[in-house]
Amino acid sequence: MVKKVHVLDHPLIQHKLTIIRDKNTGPKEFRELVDEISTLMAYELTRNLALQVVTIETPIKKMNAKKLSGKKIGIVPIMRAGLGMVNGITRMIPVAKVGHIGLYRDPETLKAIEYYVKLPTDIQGRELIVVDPMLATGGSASAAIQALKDRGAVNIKFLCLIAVQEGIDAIHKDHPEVDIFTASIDQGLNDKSYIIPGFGDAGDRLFGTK
Ligand SMILES: O=c1ccn([C@@H]2O[C@H](COP(=O)(O)O)[C@@H](O)[C@H]2O)c(=O)[nH]1
Ligand SMILES: O=P(O)(O)OP(=O)(O)O
Ligand SMILES: [Mg+2]
Repeated sequence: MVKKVHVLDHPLIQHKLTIIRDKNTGPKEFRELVDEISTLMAYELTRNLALQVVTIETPIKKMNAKKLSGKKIGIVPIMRAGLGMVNGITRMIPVAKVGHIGLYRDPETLKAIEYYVKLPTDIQGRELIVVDPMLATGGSASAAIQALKDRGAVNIKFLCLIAVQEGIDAIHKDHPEVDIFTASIDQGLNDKSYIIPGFGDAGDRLFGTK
């Protein structure tokens, strides 16, 4: 299977990403920009959504026009950091349902530890977008995707702001069919498996916890 990574290099996305990378950007601006970047990324990600032709009547005359063909979408943030991306996406796709997967990365083993799962009941029939700002070792994303598959999901995409090759390889090894969308592929991981240069701990920067 072809490895599917899409780098969303729209200038507005890249500009805003540069601002949130800056260590002097505080939580308020960080949150606002993650929200805006997520909206822009959702726009790019949904480029291939299926359309159907419907007949409507304008004030002038009847016409055949295009409408989304009722595709059911689900957004699944990996908590905590993925929460910062939800509103930006649902602004573009207001009918999307939102599921939540709570995972934290054990600081010693780096293993993703699951602490919460709450999903729409009909995930089997939905196109799911798993979101987390950072794809580092890939442990969290892979575990979240597996949690969805264990509950019957079949159509899954992964959206992040920054990825590294190691995380991309981990998803492709465990879930070769999953498309990955990112705004950047960074250099690598440091000795604590933080992304270099990245923007630090996404959860802490969003919620001001450090
Ligand atoms: O630079 C980083 C790296 C990771 N995170 C957080 O960890 C997980 C992803 O790490 P994996 O190793 O891919 O499991 C992600 O949920 C981030 O919240 C980070 O914030 N900054
Ligand atoms: O993946 P982590 O451990 O950084 O979790 P959180 O998003 O809660 O900071
Ligand atoms: Mg964190």
